Amino acid sequence: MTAPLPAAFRTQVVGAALLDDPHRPTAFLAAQRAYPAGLRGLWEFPGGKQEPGETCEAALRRECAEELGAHVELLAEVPGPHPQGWPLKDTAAMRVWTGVLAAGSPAPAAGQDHLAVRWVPLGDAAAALALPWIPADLPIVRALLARLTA
Ligand SMILES: Nc1nc2c([nH]c(=O)n2[C@H]2C[C@H](O)[C@@H](COP(=O)(O)OP(=O)(O)OP(=O)(O)O)O2)c(=O)[nH]1
Repeated sequence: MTAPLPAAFRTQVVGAALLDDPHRPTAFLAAQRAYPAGLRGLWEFPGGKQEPGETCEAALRRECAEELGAHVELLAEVPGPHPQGWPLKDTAAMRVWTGVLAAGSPAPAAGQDHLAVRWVPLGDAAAALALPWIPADLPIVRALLARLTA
C-alpha cells in the first residue's frame, strides 16, 4: 500500500534569516511580532504570505522592505521537510532563505509589524533557542544554527 501524498498547504509563508555577514556570519536577525494578540511578543523570521503571481523570493524581498525598511539579497534556502518548507500549522508552511542586507540598504528596523528586531548571536545556541519563538519556528532555528555553525 502506498502512503497518501501529503496535502498541499493552502497558505505559503516565506521567512528571512538575515545574516550579518555572507561568508562568516556571527548573528541572524529575529523580529518580535506586534500582532495578532496571540502572537504578540513572540519572535519570528521577518516575512509574510506570498501573494498571487509572486515568486517566493520576490515575496520575501517585498516583505523585508515593507516590514524592516531593508533591501535584502537572498543567499540560500534553508530546506524544510516539505516542498513548501516548514510546516507552521495544518494549512500553512514557510520557506526560509538566508540573506544579507544589500549594499546601501538602511539598517533593519522594527516598523508597525514588530515590537523589536534583534541580532541573535550564532555562537550561543542555547540563548538563541531560549528566546520565546513562535513554537513552529523552533525546528527552523535549530536547522539554521546547525547549518551555520557546522
Ligand atoms: N512572518 C512569519 N510568519 C510566521 C513565522 N512563523 C509562523 O508560524 N508564522 C505564521 C504567523 C502568521 O500566521 C503567518 C504569516 O503571516 P503574516 O502576518 O506574517 O503575513 P503578512 O505579512 O502577509 O500579513 P497579512 O497581510 O496577512 O496581515 O505565518 C515566522 O517565522 N515568520
